[in-house]
Amino acid sequence: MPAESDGDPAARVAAGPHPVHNLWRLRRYLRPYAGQFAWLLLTALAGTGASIAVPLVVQRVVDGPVARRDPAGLLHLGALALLLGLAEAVLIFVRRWVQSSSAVGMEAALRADVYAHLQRLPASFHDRWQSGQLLSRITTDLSVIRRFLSFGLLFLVLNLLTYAVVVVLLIRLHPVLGLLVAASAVPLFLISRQFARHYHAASRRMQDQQGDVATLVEETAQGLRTMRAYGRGPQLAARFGGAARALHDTGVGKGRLLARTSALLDLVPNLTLAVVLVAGAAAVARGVFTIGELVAFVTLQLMLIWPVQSLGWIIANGQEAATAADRIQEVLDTPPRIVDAPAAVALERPAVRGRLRFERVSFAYPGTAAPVLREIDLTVDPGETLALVGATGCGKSTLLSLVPRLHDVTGGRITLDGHDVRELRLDSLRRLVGVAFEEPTLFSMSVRENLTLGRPDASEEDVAAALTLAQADFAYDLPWGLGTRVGEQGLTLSGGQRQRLALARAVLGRPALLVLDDPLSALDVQTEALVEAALKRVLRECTALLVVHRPSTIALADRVALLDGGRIVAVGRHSDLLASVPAYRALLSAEPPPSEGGRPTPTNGTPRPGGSGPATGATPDGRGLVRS
Ligand SMILES: Nc1ncnc2c1ncn2[C@@H]1O[C@H](COP(=O)(O)OP(=O)(O)OP(=O)(O)O)[C@@H](O)[C@H]1O
Repeated sequence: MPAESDGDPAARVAAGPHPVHNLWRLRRYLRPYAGQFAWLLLTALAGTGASIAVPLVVQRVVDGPVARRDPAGLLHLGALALLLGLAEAVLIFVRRWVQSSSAVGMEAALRADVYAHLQRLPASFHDRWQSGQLLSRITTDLSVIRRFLSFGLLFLVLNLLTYAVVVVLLIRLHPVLGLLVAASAVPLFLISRQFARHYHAASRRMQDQQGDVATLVEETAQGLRTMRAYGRGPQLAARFGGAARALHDTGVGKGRLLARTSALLDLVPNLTLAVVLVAGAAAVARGVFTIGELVAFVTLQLMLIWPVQSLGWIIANGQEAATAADRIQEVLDTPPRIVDAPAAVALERPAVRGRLRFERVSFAYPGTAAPVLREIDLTVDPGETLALVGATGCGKSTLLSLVPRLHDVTGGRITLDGHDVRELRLDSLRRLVGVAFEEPTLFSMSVRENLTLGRPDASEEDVAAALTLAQADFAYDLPWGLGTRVGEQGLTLSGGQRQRLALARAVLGRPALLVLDDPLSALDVQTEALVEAALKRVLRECTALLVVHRPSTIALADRVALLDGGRIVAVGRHSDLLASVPAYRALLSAEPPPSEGGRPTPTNGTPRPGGSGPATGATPDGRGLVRS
């Protein structure tokens, strides 16, 4: 079970103590628009008041000028009805005008906050959440909330008020029939409550399924080439079809539930109306009710049809908004675990020497029992380049990711010039550490923007120097030079080109510490030699930790550390390790792995059994027995 602190999407956190609890928590986003919402309510109430007044004017017309055949009186009351109609139209216009700006503003503020929060959440959160689920939250869910706050909530308040005012007027016109209409609220309430309960569950299911579908679409778009190459189109289409069908079925189920409820909600006021017509006509016949009063009563009662009919839609909208708020809060409630410590300090580049130490560092991914790294002791001296080698999946990339605090160590500490990296300000740490990952991600922006991602203040000269260093001058020859947009994930560039741009990004601004995950893996032999030569120059000026797979790249390093079973089992010069550590030799050549006796064991300073020669194991200070 994944760690709760990572906001596990699979757990799909239940709503708060009440279904609308999370929706209520979003009220602070309405605060800046309190004035506008007050106007909204005021104009809506005034508009409703004007429309309620019309039947009362009609009553006066029927019982007055019409009964007395008085054209002058008819003119006055007609003009009044016209004025009321005009006022209602103006008020509706004002309400819609105010409504659009406030709701859209609130949605934009909430979206900005969710996005900013996503940026602060640790890598472990993003490892676990499907991007489609995040996408659907930040688009569909926010729109649902906006629709409810701008329409649903307003009409709910308005309709309830209209219902109450009209019922009071009806009771005043005819107490018995008025109370009958009031009593019809009971079945309406029961139907609505039942509907809300079922609709909430269906909404949650549908919104999650929308996220699943978005994830599948995104995965397919990203992996289109692989999918085609393996001829997996039909299988993926079937998988997508299954998810889309589930979404369709839930949608149909929701639609049917709404249809059933709407029919019931429609039935109640119409039945009441039938009773009122019969009983009202009888009362007029008995002379206890005037025709004008009956017309006014029926017209007022007809005004209740729409509020009742729309109740189903409003409840559905409210439930969807409550579900959307639950899903948004699942993200917002996940604490950003990697943040600045209260007394975090910033280090300036010129003052940093670049001594990197791993002191008994252990790390386990959230929700996993076995640690990937165990008690790592390793020191990289200022200006030194240390290559990290080890079998695939042994934890090299994980170790690297701990340096810029993409993950935090779960045991021990990492220091830079003696400062625990957790006590450094994150922005300072990430300016000091240049990073290039195995998968060189480029964003849908210009080459220049991609390069200056972490250093927006970099000058043209800095950019040019970084490009030359990374042998990435080809960027100037792109159709619009550095202004060329490199498409989603830089798909328009080759793997080697992307890797060189990622390398240029890492070395831009000459960081104190370079952390490179197999930086030359996608390069052809010739380019590799050029980049290697350039890298050599960069590496002279900073401390570097490189994950290396190919023996040729190891030449860049002063020392090499061998990672095995989550521990550093040997540290030393390449030639010495090659001579004395069979596991190292086996790893770099196609040699079969060493036998049990020759297998390096965790050392913690103890020379590895079977090892001979100088470079046989990491000393407690992690510096190895051999120094160049
Ligand atoms: N986000 C994650 N959550 C859980 N386990 C993970 C995660 N990322 C990596 N692992 C596991 O941690 C171990 C080390 O992975 P890592 O990517 O650090 O290995 P590596 O040595 O860099 O591999 P390679 O040489 O293939 O790049 C692997 O067993 C991997 O399955």
